[in-house]
Amino acid sequence: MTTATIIVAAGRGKRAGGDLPKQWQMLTGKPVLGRTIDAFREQTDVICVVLHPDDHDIWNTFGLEADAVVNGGATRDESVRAGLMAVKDHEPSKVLVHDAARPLVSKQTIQRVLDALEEHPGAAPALPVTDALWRSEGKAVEAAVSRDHLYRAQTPQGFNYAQILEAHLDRKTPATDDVEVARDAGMSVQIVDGDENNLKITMAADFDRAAQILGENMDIRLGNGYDVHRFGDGDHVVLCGVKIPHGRGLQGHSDADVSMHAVTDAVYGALGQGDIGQHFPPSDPQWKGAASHIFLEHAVALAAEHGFSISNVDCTLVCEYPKIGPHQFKMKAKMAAIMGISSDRISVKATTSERLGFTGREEGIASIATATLVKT
Ligand SMILES: Nc1ccn([C@@H]2O[C@H](COP(=O)(O)OP(=O)(O)OP(=O)(O)O)[C@@H](O)[C@H]2O)c(=O)n1
Ligand SMILES: C[C@](O)(CO)[C@H](O)COP(=O)(O)O
Repeated sequence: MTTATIIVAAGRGKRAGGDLPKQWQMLTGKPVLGRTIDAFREQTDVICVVLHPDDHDIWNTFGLEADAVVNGGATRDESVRAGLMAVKDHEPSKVLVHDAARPLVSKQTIQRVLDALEEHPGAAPALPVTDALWRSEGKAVEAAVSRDHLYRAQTPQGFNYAQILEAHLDRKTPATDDVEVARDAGMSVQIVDGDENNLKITMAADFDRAAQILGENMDIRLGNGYDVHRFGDGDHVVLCGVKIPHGRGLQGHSDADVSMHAVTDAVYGALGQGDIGQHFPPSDPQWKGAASHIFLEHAVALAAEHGFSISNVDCTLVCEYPKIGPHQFKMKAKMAAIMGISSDRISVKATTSERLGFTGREEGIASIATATLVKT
């Protein structure tokens, strides 16, 4: 008995706004769609994600995974139909249809729908309307409307697969959701308890609400890192992975990328997992001259292993020269690529020490960094 889940993610999220459609925007360190997919992993056999044709690059960039990925259509109905067709070869007996825009769906809500499907051809979560309802064409209240027997519909909406496929293929007019399609085709649909937290991200403010809900269970870790490398002979330095021509080089066992080392130690620090020296001992010849991205990649992978994603990194270089400003953009991009986060979550800045101390005397470069890690 195979259960398939179709996650419709082909909308443009116009009401939510932002640089990217809402399903690609970050919600406490993870893209909305990634959270939605993860919510179904344990309770379904097949996950099919329905994407806008323009979104395959961003899907690949985030490295999200599903059993099937298919293009959607201009309306939600069309997208659902594409998903239903795409899972046909898996021969599911039940199918759940879920909005990508509802990333906070709980295991309990999913289970209530699945349990009801044992007895009914259709089942969906909903919440009774509790506020008073009014009708108005403008600002003046024209009539009170009874809230009796009214529900706010949510997803996942679950169905007998063969029946909802037929209902969707026969449908000639638009529908608000799949329950409407099912009902109009004569299928009975059982209401199960919805969940206030299973909100649909629709407007920009819904991101804050969703983040707040996630925040109730959030584990936030802060780490700091500090590193110093002395100048020696050479014609360049490597800072945040960027090679910068300079009259002298930084000395060290590895490539002496002092700022990447500080960031790496900040990540280890947030995890309570020691420092670079512990994971990559300087006494070990295999790390001689090593490119420092190896260390940072290790720290980021360790964070993922512990269930944390990197929320942001702030790194300061202390030096008179080289001047960092002209390279900041490239440095942020390089660090972002290594850490798998967007560059607006990374800050690289610099200060002189007013000619004071070892950095002021241009004997070396120091760097401090802070990293925030989040587990939800
Ligand atoms: N052609 C469409 C339209 C919507 N959806 C999906 O249906 C869900 C619910 O739709 P809605 O919240 O209305 O999303 P958008 O259509 O993206 O939002 P907007 O109307 O603000 O543009 C979303 O996960 C959305 O990606 C879809 O797959 N294909
Ligand atoms: C399916 C749905 O989520 C049920 O609440 C909703 O109808 C889809 O989104 P829209 O905002 O109504 O377009």
